[in-house]
Amino acid sequence: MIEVRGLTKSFGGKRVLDGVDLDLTEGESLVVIGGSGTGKSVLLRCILGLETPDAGRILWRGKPLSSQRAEFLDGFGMLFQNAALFDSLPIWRNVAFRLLPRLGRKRARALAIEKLARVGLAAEVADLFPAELSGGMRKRAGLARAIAADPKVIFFDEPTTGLDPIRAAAINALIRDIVDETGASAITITHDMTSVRSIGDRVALLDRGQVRWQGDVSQMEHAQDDYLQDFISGRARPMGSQPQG
Ligand SMILES: Nc1ncnc2c1ncn2[C@@H]1O[C@H](COP(=O)(O)OP(=O)(O)OP(=O)(O)O)[C@@H](O)[C@H]1O
Repeated sequence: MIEVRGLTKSFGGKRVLDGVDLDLTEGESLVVIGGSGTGKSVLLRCILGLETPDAGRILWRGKPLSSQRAEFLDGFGMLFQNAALFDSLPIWRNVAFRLLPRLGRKRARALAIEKLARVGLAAEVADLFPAELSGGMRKRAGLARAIAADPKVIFFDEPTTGLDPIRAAAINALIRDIVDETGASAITITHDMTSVRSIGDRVALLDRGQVRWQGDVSQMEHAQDDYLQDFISGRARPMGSQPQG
C-alpha cells in the first residue's frame, strides 16, 4: 500500500534519513521505533508531504504519493501527540472538523457522537471544550477525530505519551480494536514497548537514518540484534558504544 524506498533527508548538512526502505501492506499495523532524534517524525512528515525528501521514493498503491496527495489525505486519519485539539471548539466540532462542510451541522454532530461512543466517551462530552477533559479523554477525543472519516490509513504519533500505565493500556487496546475492526492500515511511532506489543503486527527499528531491523512483533524478542534487545529491555550501554541519535 505504501512503499518507501531510499528516503533521504538532511537538515543543514545533518543527514537525518539516510536511505529508509519501508513497506506498509493493506490492513497491516506497522510500528516504527527508534531512539530520540532518529527521524521517526521526519519520516511521517515526508509521507504526509510536510517535508520534501532530498532523494528516494514514496509510492501509494504503486504510484508516487506526491501525485495523489489529495486523494491520500482524504482517506487518512491521524492521532497527534497530545491529541492537538482546537481549544476554542467543542469536542463534537473537533471530531467532525473535516466533515462539517460536507455533512452540515446536524449530521456532523450525530456522527461525532457516534465516534465518541466508539472510543468510550459519553454523548455529554460532545459539548465540552478540550480544557474540560482529562488527558486520557483528550486522547480518546483525538482518536474519535482520527477515525471520523472512516480512514483507510491511520497514523498514530506517540499515542500513549503523558498517560499513566492503565490509561495507556486502554488506549493501546482501543487502537488495536479499531485497526482490526476498520481494516485500516496503520503506522504508529512510539517509544513505548507496551504499545509495540499491543498495537503492532510488524515493527521497524530506525537507527542512524536507516531501518536497522524489521520483522513481526512476535519475532522481536528473539531477534539477533543487540541494539534492538537493548531497546526492548530499556538497557543502557556504556558511553561511546550506543548508536548516534
Ligand atoms: N525542520 C527541521 N529543521 C531542522 N532540523 C530538524 C527539523 N525537523 C527535524 N529535525 C532534526 O531531525 C532529527 C530527527 O528529528 P525527529 O523529530 O524526526 O526525531 P524523532 O525520532 O521523532 O524523535 P523523538 O522520538 O524524540 O520525537 C532531530 O535531530 C531534529 O532536530
